[in-house]
Amino acid sequence: MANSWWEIKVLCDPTLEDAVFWRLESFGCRGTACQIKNNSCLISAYLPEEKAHLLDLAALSLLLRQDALCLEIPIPAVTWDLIDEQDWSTAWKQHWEPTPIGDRFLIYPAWLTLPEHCDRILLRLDPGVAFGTGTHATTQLCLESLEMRLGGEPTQAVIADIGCGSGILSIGAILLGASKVYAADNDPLATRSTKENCELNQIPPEKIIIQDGSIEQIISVAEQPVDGIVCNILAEVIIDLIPQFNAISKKNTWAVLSGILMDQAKPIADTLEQNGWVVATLWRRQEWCCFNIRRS
Ligand SMILES: C[S@@+](CC[C@H](N)C(=O)[O-])C[C@H]1O[C@@H](n2cnc3c(N)ncnc32)[C@H](O)[C@@H]1O
Repeated sequence: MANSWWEIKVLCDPTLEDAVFWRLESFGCRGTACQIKNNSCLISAYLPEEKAHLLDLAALSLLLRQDALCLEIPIPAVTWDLIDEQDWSTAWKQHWEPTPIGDRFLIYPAWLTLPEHCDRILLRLDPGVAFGTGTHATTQLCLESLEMRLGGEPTQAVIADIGCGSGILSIGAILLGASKVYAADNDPLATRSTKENCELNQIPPEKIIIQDGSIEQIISVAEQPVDGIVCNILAEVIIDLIPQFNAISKKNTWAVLSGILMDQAKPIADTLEQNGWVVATLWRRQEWCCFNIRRS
């Protein structure tokens, strides 16, 4: 079958949801979606066929079983199937519905008809294979932090979005009033998705400058230090990026760091301190935390 994808389904106790998302993301899955059904959670995730063999899938299933045993909750049912690319895109789209986030946003799937009236900011998305539908706690924490930092009125604020994925945070920042965003991702499929979603939200290209790569690319193209940084990647990656934040920052730059599990918070806090950053607030959702930081 040309362009086949694994469709992995995990039916689990809701308390295992975060661990399952984490495992699936580390496994390389894209387009993860979750439905609550009769007090259980059905998580569907998709992965290109060539990225995993049957044995890898069996190992994933074992890890999920161990996670459940450690938490003393029922063992999840894990199934997988090969589907073709077209089925993949329709399959996961069926699970994804408009998602309100924070006080302001409604994340709105690109293929649905727009509502006639809405008192929220509509952020339209077709993430394709990129991460960032707004259903994950780490993205939600970032958008809520952006709501707190950017009041919703046009400002001169310039933001860097490192690991932009679908572009959800970059677009959210512009819709909240930022004047410009530098967005970078080291996955070319993600930068393509960011570009498409900017067009979908009618954001002019000069407002979101999209770069293939990481913070180095932002350092080389930014005309001035930024006012804010958002970075929702895994803790291991963020630790390596922190020493470079100063190269795009000024005295009062703030940053929002997410994608960090609670038990990874201490090494992140230590690295921030060593590099001259102060933790203003630490927000928590499920097992995830989000650092709101500023220069000391
Ligand atoms: C968890 S997703 C976040 C997507 C989106 N910003 C959100 O909040 O939903 C992390 C993204 O970071 C990208 N990434 C991973 N390591 C990176 C690095 N060192 N530099 C830039 N992007 C990176 C991945 O390709 C992925 O698109």
